[in-house]
Amino acid sequence: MSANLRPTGQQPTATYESAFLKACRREPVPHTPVWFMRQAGRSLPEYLKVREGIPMLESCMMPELVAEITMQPVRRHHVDAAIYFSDIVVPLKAIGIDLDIKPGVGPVVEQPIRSRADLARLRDLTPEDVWYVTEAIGLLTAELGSTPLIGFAGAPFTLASYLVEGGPSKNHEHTKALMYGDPQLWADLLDRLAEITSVFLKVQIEAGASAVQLFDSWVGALAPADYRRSVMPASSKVFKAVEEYGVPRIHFGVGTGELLGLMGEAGADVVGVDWRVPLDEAARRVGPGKALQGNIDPAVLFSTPEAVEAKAREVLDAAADLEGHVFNLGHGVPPTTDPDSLTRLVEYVHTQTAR
Ligand SMILES: Cc1c2[nH]c(c1CCC(=O)O)Cc1[nH]c(c(CCC(=O)O)c1C)Cc1[nH]c(c(CCC(=O)O)c1C)Cc1[nH]c(c(C)c1CCC(=O)O)C2
Repeated sequence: MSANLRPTGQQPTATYESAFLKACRREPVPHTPVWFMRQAGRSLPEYLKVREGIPMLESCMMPELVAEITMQPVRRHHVDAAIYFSDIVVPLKAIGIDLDIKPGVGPVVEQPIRSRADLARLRDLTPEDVWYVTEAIGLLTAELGSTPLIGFAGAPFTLASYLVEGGPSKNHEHTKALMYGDPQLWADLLDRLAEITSVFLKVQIEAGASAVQLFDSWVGALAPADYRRSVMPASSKVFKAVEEYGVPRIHFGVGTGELLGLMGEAGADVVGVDWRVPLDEAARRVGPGKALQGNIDPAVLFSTPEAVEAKAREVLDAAADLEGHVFNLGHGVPPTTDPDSLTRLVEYVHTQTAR
């Protein structure tokens, strides 16, 4: 452990006792905590205003701007947790990979990584490479008070998918070609990414993040046997690397109904569930000893307030017997969402579950 580690239990008591962290620890809560994946971003006019003229990746390296954008949804929606404003490709950019986030497209990598020689371009990440993260989180913990901050990173498979494909991909052909065709190179690539991701999460926890989420957004493209053999060792390594801090570790992917048990087994304390599997069924698949996070279909937000409430009610009913439940969407907030529908949803969940 490095010298500036904040030992477990040293975070402010009010943060430790927040509804969000209690639910993650499967303790009784005053109300079901709510936050939204991608809550900090394009659905908010105040976000678009402060981001005007600043490219996405540049904005991630500006501590004051990061702190402001992270705070915006907390102020507006009264969510129970903040998520650090950044992107999963930030640590890759920080070690010198030539990539950009193209508006409306996503991360694009200039020279994809497909050979042993390419792998050498993935050097170690140091805390100094991402100094702006430490600085921004310092600003945030001061402003957040008792509201916990969630740090995050992309999981090795999802990062590998962007690096190997060179950009977003529907079927992950190059990624799977490498995974099946050169298992040793694949294992080495995922191991490298696990190292980088572990450092990135440690930096965030040491700076003051009270929980972390590992996004394996695209791993639902794999069958369980392939996940277990070719992905789980690297994801487990990341969870193990941050275990000593004692902060809740959340794991999420889209279309991962068949992988939920394995994703818990990989080392998550909280398993994120998309909208395709009801939470009671998800609990059966994950097994005891884990909290669940989810899982209203983000598309429902475009419907009437009554329809949103009805769907939220369904989610809460399915969650009634869970050991711990963090309310969330089944994936990120769509950019064209009416922010008021999110504010109303937070209020609905809070009032329906107040104990
Ligand atoms: C796969 C993935 C990425 N990034 C992320 C994931 C995993 C989550 C998921 O499954 O959605 C994670 C992410 N990206 C962003 C956050 C910020 C915190 C939050 O509010 O959740 C988080 C947690 C900001 C962002 N990341 C991005 C934006 C939009 C860029 C902008 O506002 O200019 C934001 C706010 C860009 C981005 N970056 C990525 C994509 C697919 C896109 C969208 C491309 C587009 O449609 O424009 C890669």
